[in-house]
Amino acid sequence: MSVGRRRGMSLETKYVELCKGINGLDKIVLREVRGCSAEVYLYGGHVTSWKNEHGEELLFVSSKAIFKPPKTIRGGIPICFPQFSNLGSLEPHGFARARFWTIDNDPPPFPINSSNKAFIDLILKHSEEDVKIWPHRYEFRLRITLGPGGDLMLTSRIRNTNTDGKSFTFTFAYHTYFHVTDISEVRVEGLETLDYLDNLKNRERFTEQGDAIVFESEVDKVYLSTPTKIAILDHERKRTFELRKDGLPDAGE
Ligand SMILES: O=P(O)(O)OC[C@H]1O[C@@H](O)[C@H](O)[C@@H](O)[C@@H]1O
Repeated sequence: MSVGRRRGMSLETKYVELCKGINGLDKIVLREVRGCSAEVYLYGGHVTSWKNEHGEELLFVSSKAIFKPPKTIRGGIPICFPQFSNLGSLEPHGFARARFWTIDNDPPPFPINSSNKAFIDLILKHSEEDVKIWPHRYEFRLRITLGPGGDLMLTSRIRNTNTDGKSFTFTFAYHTYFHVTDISEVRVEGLETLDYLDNLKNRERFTEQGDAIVFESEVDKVYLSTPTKIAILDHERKRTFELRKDGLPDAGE
């Protein structure tokens, strides 16, 4: 499970380590040579920490987060599947974030990127209990990669394993909580002029006017058909998150 390698004169880096986290829950720590890291709980397939090379935390996890199944972890990157929000009859954001994922030791091949050494493959499969509330069989493979430069990449591959060949539909999201210092000093670029659904107004549809998004009061919106690149600028921290995506149409604030 753990991989240690020597690179030139640098100290040995354990790129992938399986250990125990809060309340004895299984946790995987990903590390890269320059000092950045990420932590993933098998419970929920949930990324709970992502640190840059200075050891600064880039994700928010509530101090009140309870790492006690079946409670979901509040913060980090919850995986919402097979339902986002309350867009269906399941519990909000679906059940995947409240299930124990396992390590996938034999994932189907990915395009080779030999510079990535800090990654873990997880899998979640239907359980007969879950089939009673969502009548489909599936394999959800999640690869979490910490790139050599500290980028965090999540790749999801969902396969229908229904034996009768029946198709299914689902909604899905990475419900990422970014760590920012002062929300009134934060600006989001890339969503201006887009249509959004306002959760504070019964999901009514509006169009964003002109400028980058700023936060002066509570905001709870889903932006539709977002571009592949969005930037979150934290002026106080002088830090910018660059979000890139492929294959997910919408984004939430
Ligand atoms: O279940 P969690 O992680 O607390 O997330 C809840 C939030 O999920 C968001 O998708 C909703 O738009 C918010 O209204 C809600 O507060």
